[in-house]
Amino acid sequence: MVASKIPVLKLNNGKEMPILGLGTWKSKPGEVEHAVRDAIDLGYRHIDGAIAYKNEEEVAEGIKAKIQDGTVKREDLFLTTKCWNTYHRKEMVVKALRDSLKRWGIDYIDLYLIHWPMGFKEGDEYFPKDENGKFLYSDFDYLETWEGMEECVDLGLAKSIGLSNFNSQQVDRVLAKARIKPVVNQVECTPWLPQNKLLAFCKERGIQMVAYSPLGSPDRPWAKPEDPTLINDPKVKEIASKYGKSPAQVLIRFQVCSCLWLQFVIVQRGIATIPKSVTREYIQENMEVFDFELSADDMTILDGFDQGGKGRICHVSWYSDHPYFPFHIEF
Ligand SMILES: NC(=O)C1=CN([C@@H]2O[C@H](COP(=O)(O)OP(=O)(O)OC[C@H]3O[C@@H](n4cnc5c(N)ncnc54)[C@H](OP(=O)(O)O)[C@@H]3O)[C@@H](O)[C@H]2O)C=CC1
Ligand SMILES: CC(=O)C(C)=O
Repeated sequence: MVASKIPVLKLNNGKEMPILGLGTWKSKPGEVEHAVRDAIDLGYRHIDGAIAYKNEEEVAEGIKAKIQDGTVKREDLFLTTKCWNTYHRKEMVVKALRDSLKRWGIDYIDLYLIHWPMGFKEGDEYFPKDENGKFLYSDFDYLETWEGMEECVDLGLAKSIGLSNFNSQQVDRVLAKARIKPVVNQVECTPWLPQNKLLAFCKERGIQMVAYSPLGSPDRPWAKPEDPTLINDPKVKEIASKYGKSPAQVLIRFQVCSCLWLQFVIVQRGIATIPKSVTREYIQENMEVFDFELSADDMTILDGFDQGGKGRICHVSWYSDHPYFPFHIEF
């Protein structure tokens, strides 16, 4: 087995999670199997998937190939999937994971997340709408969904459970009720939206933050040609060239290992992150971030990128009338 050079983080339940993983949203079925194989060959052990990405079978093909050829064993891998918004009823949470595990061809997932706090109308349609194009919601409270998540652990279907896209008040509501504590909150995080307050809040509660869209999600479906792109930002490019690194490597390093002032002390961000790529060269480049250090001056420049909520790319404002929409408050 090839040993991985990617550091691991200890979660609040004692389990370990590699700080860097491969994202798979928008990775097309024809491409993602190869991407997963390449990633595992290169040393990735953490793969971030979701039921809603509709490519779990193909992700699983890549994993199976690497287990079959002896590169890794199942237990070397840290696999994540996410309970979609149409499965928020307690019983559906367990059923959705069982169905997902069948698609992955495995008997447990390492990390199961509630994808969003908002529940959608149950049914086969992942984005249900009425005849006027209005999104159809369910009124299941995510606290009920959390009970289903806990049952997944009880049943041995999930080793760890966590949240995604939860704001601080929603995290605290779950914590007040939880029998099993969430290990992570997976949220968008970039220099444009560095999430410093949510990071401090999660650190205080022993919840690991995971940064999604760390490169600014240039291939997001709603990107407009005139939108600025983080990896093409001249300041990011200038910093990268100083270190002989790429803009993507600077943005990833910013998450996993850079310092910031939090409540008057300097701390390591130490945020796990899951850049997506289907390009072998990028997949390799994105893991070569543990051999350089961003200087305090360069961190000051990157700190200047903070736009608060305006910097959010995955704003999903089309659901902003949902009672559990998470982005109406500062963090
Ligand atoms: N919990 C949630 O609600 C969400 C979770 N996520 C998770 O986070 C992952 C990452 O976020 P995502 O939004 O996909 O976007 P990213 O910020 O990871 O950007 C992905 C894009 O960047 C390109 N890219 C990757 N590496 C490089 C590089 N070294 N140089 C130049 N371009 C590069 C990719 O190209 P290419 O693929 O063509 O190689 C792709 O177009 C998702 O895939 C998903 O797993 C994302 C959004 C929401
Ligand atoms: C990519 C993703 O996970 C979304 C938009 O929910």
